[in-house]
Amino acid sequence: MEISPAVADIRPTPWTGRFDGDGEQHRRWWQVVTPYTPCAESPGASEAGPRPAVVVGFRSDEGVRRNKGRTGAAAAPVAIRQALAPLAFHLDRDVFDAGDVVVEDGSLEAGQERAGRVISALLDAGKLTVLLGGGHETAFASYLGVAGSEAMRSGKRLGVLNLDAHFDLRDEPVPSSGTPFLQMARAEAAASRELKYAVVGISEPNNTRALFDTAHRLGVKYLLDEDCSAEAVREFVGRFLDTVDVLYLTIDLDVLPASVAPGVSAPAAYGVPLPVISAVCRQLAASGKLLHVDVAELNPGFDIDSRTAKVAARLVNTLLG
Ligand SMILES: N=CN[C@@H](CCC(=O)O)C(=O)O
Ligand SMILES: [Mn+2]
Ligand SMILES: [Mn+2]
Repeated sequence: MEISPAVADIRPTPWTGRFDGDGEQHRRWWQVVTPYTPCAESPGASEAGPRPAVVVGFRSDEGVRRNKGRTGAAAAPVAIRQALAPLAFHLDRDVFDAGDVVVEDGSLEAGQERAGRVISALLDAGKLTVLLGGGHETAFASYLGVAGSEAMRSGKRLGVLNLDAHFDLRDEPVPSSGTPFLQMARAEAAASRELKYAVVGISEPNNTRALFDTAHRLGVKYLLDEDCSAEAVREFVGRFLDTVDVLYLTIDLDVLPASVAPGVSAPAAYGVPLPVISAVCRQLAASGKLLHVDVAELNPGFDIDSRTAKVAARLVNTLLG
């Protein structure tokens, strides 16, 4: 089968970090990640071990701007890579960087489509894809990529799990960071499917009655932030996993308490504790159902000591482990 090239708008730049030596025992992420070159690979090359992971950036502020939030998320892919680069590398898989898709002012939809095509091509080449947003409009780019992949064409049941204080089911005239999951629900309905959408960490005071009504109408499964004990979340995620063949995980960093993740557009007064979110990542990594991951809403301009970027990097590291 012909694999179309996965080419982002900006080629990856070399990763750098602390150097302790060339040996495997000294390895850090920056020493392992290499630029992704689709032409050099054959589709079946990775069948022996865990799927190689490919990181792609989605430099977008446009969704948060349209949603009247604090812009700055376009700088997040660079910040997350910088936080990942010096981490010790304990993973059992190859990791590549395919560069970034850049959303120019006003052209969100075109950027989402470009990113979607990159993700679809990588998924069809057998990769575990990691899209670094961007505001949560990143999620619709992810969805386009997943929906356009062979996994979906072959009839696999997709689940979308969102770790987020917000439903992001807004019904607006234009797409934004507040609308991606309603867009997905509509796209799935147009394809004669039903969106299986679950959210962990919903903050009741930060979602209107209208948003809860939309969630109930669409059959969305959710756990409120105040109900997110480790055990409750483990059961909730386990039940959701049982109903799907493949999972797309999206992490909106504002699911975490503001003290842990201050660098976001809408910091959470309550938030789900990091150990609980980390446990979800371990549970998903162990499930074997993870198809695609994205991390959204990091805003480096509001971060403190790169705290939020480091949490994002740590969760990505956990998910690939
Ligand atoms: N990505 C979306 N986020 C939230 C933002 C809420 C807020 O700014 O307070 C939403 O639209 O609901
Ligand atoms: Mn969100
Ligand atoms: Mn949110």
